[in-house]
Amino acid sequence: MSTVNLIRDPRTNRGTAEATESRVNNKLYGLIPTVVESLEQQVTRCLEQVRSKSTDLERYIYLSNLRNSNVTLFYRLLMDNFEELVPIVYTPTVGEACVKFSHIYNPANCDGLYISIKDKGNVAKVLDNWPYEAPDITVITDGSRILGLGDLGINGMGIPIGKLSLYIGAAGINPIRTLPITLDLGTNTQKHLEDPLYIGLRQNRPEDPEFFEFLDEVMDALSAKWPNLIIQHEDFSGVHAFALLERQRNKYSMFNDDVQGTGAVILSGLINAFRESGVPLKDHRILFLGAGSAGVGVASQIRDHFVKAGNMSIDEARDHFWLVDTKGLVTFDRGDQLAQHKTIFARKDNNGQQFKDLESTLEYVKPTCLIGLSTQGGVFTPKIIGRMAELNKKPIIFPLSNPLKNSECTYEAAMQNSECRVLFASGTMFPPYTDPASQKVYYPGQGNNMYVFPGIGLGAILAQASVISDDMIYTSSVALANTLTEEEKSAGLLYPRLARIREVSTMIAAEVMKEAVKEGVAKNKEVVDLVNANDEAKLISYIQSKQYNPAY
Ligand SMILES: NC(=O)C1=CN([C@@H]2O[C@H](COP(=O)(O)OP(=O)(O)OC[C@H]3O[C@@H](n4cnc5c(N)ncnc54)[C@H](OP(=O)(O)O)[C@@H]3O)[C@@H](O)[C@H]2O)C=CC1
Ligand SMILES: CC(=O)C(=O)O
Ligand SMILES: [Mg+2]
Repeated sequence: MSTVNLIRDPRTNRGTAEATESRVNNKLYGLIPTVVESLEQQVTRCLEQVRSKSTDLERYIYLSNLRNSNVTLFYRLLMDNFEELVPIVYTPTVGEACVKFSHIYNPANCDGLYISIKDKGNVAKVLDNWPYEAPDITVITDGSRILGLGDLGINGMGIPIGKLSLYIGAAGINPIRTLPITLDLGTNTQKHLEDPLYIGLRQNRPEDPEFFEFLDEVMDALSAKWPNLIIQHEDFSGVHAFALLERQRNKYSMFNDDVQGTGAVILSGLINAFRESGVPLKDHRILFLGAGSAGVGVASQIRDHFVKAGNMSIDEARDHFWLVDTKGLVTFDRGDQLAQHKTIFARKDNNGQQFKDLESTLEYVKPTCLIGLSTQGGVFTPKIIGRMAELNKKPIIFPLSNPLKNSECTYEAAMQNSECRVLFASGTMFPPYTDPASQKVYYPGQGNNMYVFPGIGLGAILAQASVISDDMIYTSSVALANTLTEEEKSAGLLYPRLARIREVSTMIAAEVMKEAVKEGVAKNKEVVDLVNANDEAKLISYIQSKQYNPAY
């Protein structure tokens, strides 16, 4: 085979950093400009090129192509400029990239696996085509609920790629051992079916029995081929997300990021917000707009915290939650057939009263905390925010829907309508707010599962966890809350600064590993011994020794 593949393969390509001797020995001499550059020089040039683009989508396309031509350079660039580039490779820009994925798709790139429903019965053979090392982790979607953008079909592939970029950048998982997968089951979105450039199957999604059979085959094939693989489900439609979790969580090493990762990250921010609010746990009243996979996932995680940290029974804990969906407050007697996951928090103490919208429910509940996971941009109106500020000294308002245009309110609106008293986190980062009266600058929190899933995945990989238990997820949440430094607390932050994400993910991974060992689900004997030795510093250095650092 020609050695030119050394520069064609993104995993080995060093481009202008290839040493002269190696150029001569590998017949690359003359194929690269004369200069021999360092990785840092290459990063400087690429950063200049990224910044010179006029739109974020162009930046996304540029970075995608860079990742597909030189993995080391892409990850060095990302890690050295994490805060600047995360909004490009992840939310909000990844949302726009998914919507337009078929149009911006570079047919020369080979970014992951596409497994179609037409491969039913032959999924194992498709997996055999994956040409690289055994992956440690896969992020898998069927594109049916991408962020708050609906059913995008195969265009959802931007999400597994984006999430895995964060696994690599934030937690230090080796890029060669990651696998993005999109299951192409068709789409029910007519616009994509009619789009001449759409790159997926032009058919509607199958009925549930076929869907579940296919998903079982995919999961069986993945774990048969790669027994230690950690599997993250992402952006499946709400009902399927819960059903798959229920069906598969005790059989495979898997978790659902939207249900469990989001639950963990929001609980973590709330642990800090509850402390800042000065209101004791037992007096919190939490109102959700959105009762889907994320809403119910987050409510369940907070409920479990009330049980563990607030000494409540599960029924007492559940009484602290009210969920609103498109039909209003979720109650048992409102007259519709509730999806299984909604029954967990459906109210029965409403004395026959029904509340059709957020405003009337807010008056009924008088919450201390308002959480948006509804996909509906702007529904936390100035009036709603103002009312939260009348009811609470420090109202907690988390508009968590993604991408930015779906956020239930902006940081600016939350600050302006609460006399800057709001405790705030959003799913996609907003800019800081300067109070015109005092000129004081305030910083918003970002309540996004990207703070926890890299650490959960890393911990599960290193422990070789056979399953990912509820307490491994819970522990990631408490660990994240505990990473806040005194400086961050005094700056009013609810989440650590993004610049510390590697350190934070390492600390989360350590706690996840300890929990896996405690529960007897860690298959890695070395990790079991290490955890049992009870030496925190050694455990942290072990994790660090396994982390990927992009260098030639
Ligand atoms: N910040 C983060 O880390 C995360 C954010 N998210 C975001 O959360 C959002 C929801 O995700 P997910 O729960 O998985 O989606 P689902 O589709 O499962 O749920 C959406 C929920 O919102 C409700 N809803 C929709 N429109 C309205 C409306 N006008 N009024 C009241 N309720 C409404 C739906 O009601 P009904 O059930 O009646 O249809 C449903 O209960 C997305 O935007 C996603 O990006 C998700 C995961 C992580
Ligand atoms: C962040 C995320 O997972 C979502 O919005 O779906
Ligand atoms: Mg998601």
